[in-house]
Amino acid sequence: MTETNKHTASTPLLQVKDLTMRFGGLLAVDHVSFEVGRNEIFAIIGPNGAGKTTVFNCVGGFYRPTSGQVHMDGKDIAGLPSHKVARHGLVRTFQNVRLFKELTVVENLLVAQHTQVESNMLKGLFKLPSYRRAEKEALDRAVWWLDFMGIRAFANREAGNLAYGHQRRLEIARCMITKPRLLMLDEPAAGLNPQEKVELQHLIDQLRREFDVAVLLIEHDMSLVMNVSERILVMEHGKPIVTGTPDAVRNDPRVIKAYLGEE
Ligand SMILES: Nc1ncnc2c1ncn2[C@@H]1O[C@H](COP(=O)(O)OP(=O)(O)OP(=O)(O)O)[C@@H](O)[C@H]1O
Repeated sequence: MTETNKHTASTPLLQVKDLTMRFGGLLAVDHVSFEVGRNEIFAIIGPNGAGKTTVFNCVGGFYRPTSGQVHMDGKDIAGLPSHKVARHGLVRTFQNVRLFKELTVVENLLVAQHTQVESNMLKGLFKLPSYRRAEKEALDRAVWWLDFMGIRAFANREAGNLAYGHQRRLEIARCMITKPRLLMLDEPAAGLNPQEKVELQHLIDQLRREFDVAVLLIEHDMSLVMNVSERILVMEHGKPIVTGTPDAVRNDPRVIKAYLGEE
């Protein structure tokens, strides 16, 4: 990892401050604060039930936080619905892959661009040149991403019939095709074989290098997290216990006790 990859601009891309989420009597997230720099790979780890997914859901617009601030590029996005959050350049994958399984692989990438392609009804109805051009560009982009992900051969297959590892790659392509500035990956290595995990690690690093995207990652696979992340936030029982580099986190007694000590 080169120095130029690290925190290049002074304002963080994502700022989360005192984020708190309560479900009835349960404090699932308790005053969590962290920042993700532009082009940084940042991971959140912690034992089951630590509150990682709830943080993701609050940041990504799936839950309205009980309190706290979420700023993307200086703009307050706390409580905005996910489609509005996406307009700020923040998109996510899910713990259990969520694709349109009955649509083809390429159709999944066309749907993802729907909000960006000129979708004016009349232009579409009369197939005006600008509409056709936008459609063609969307298809070219979809094919480009299928090539990039090594799944072009399956373009016309139903997404639900793809091998699991390929579904994961398609889900990431579906995010990337919207040109995000922050890609949130929720347990991307879950269900992958060892070879696919190594490929995923290279993919995450490549996305960051080539597309100027920051990555916020939740992952249980320690090898992946330690190899790919620049900084890691460790949570336990809804609380942040330490934030630091992989080496600092690996050697922190609180982390060993809370998390690594479990293994
Ligand atoms: N919608 C909800 N309603 C009520 N409780 C919830 C809800 N979502 C999460 N919780 C609770 O909040 C706590 C944190 O859950 P969360 O899923 O965020 O943890 P996690 O760190 O992502 O766990 P895992 O690693 O198992 O995915 C848990 O006790 C969970 O049962």
